[in-house]
Amino acid sequence: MTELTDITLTPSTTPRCWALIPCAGNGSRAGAAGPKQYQVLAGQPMVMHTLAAFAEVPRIDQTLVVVSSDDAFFQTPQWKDSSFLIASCGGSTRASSVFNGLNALLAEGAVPHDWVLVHDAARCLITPAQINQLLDACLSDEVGGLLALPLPDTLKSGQAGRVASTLPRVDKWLAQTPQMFRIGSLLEALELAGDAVTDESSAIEAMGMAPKLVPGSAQNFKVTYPEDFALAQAVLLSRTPDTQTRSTQ
Ligand SMILES: Nc1ccn([C@@H]2O[C@H](COP(=O)(O)OP(=O)(O)OP(=O)(O)O)[C@@H](O)[C@H]2O)c(=O)n1
Ligand SMILES: C[C@](O)(CO)[C@H](O)COP(=O)(O)O
Repeated sequence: MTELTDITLTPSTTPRCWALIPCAGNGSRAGAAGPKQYQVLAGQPMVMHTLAAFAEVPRIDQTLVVVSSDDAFFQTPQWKDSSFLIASCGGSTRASSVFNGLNALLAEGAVPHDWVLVHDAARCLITPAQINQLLDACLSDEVGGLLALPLPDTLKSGQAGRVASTLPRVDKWLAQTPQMFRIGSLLEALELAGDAVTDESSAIEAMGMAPKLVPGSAQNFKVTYPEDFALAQAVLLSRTPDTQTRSTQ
């Protein structure tokens, strides 16, 4: 007969942590010649900086990158890399790319109880230290959570180019990624929420749950508009190998 202690100590019951990188967008607002995630910044395509940060976090068991079906970037000899998985199942929206990627993770051996950290390829300034902060805050949480930034500016609502009102900002946060949830819960939430949600947390919230807000960094911005490339590159160049090493400690 199996003792209760045998069950709780069985290593196979420990949830694994996967990273899922949606990388199937067009970057239409960025105005670049091709998808923004492949623009070279500080000597590397943007997504390679993103992947390097996750590779430095030992608690991440495996990383899966979701690309469009016609995307050959990771098949070229220069960028082929067996240290992460590629799934050519990108959808027409970010939510569908994530949903398809979650199913690809299950096909790779993930189980619904495992954690997944969903992170935009276009947030190439994420650091191992920030990923570790999210893991530390959420691994023992019932729901999971996300990196987010308390709103730093005064908040206005506008109408026809003029201020309609000034809104209270005391409880307002800017949602970032990674966003960390159980794979099974997130799949169910996205299936119910559909394509309209712009982040994973929205889908989980629609299920009646309250994800944890984990304070992030202003440097973890999403490259969205043309001027963001220069800013992201400047930050990357300011991180010497020495500061990179210290940020993981
Ligand atoms: N159908 C989509 C749309 C977006 N993404 C990914 O989701 C992240 C955040 O999306 P966003 O910044 O909106 O990227 P794009 O959709 O590429 O940009 P835009 O909205 O300006 O076209 C990016 O890493 C992007 O590659 C995705 O995997 N699949
Ligand atoms: C997930 C996200 O990065 C949170 O801020 C963001 O919502 C994705 O950007 P999109 O432009 O809405 O796809």
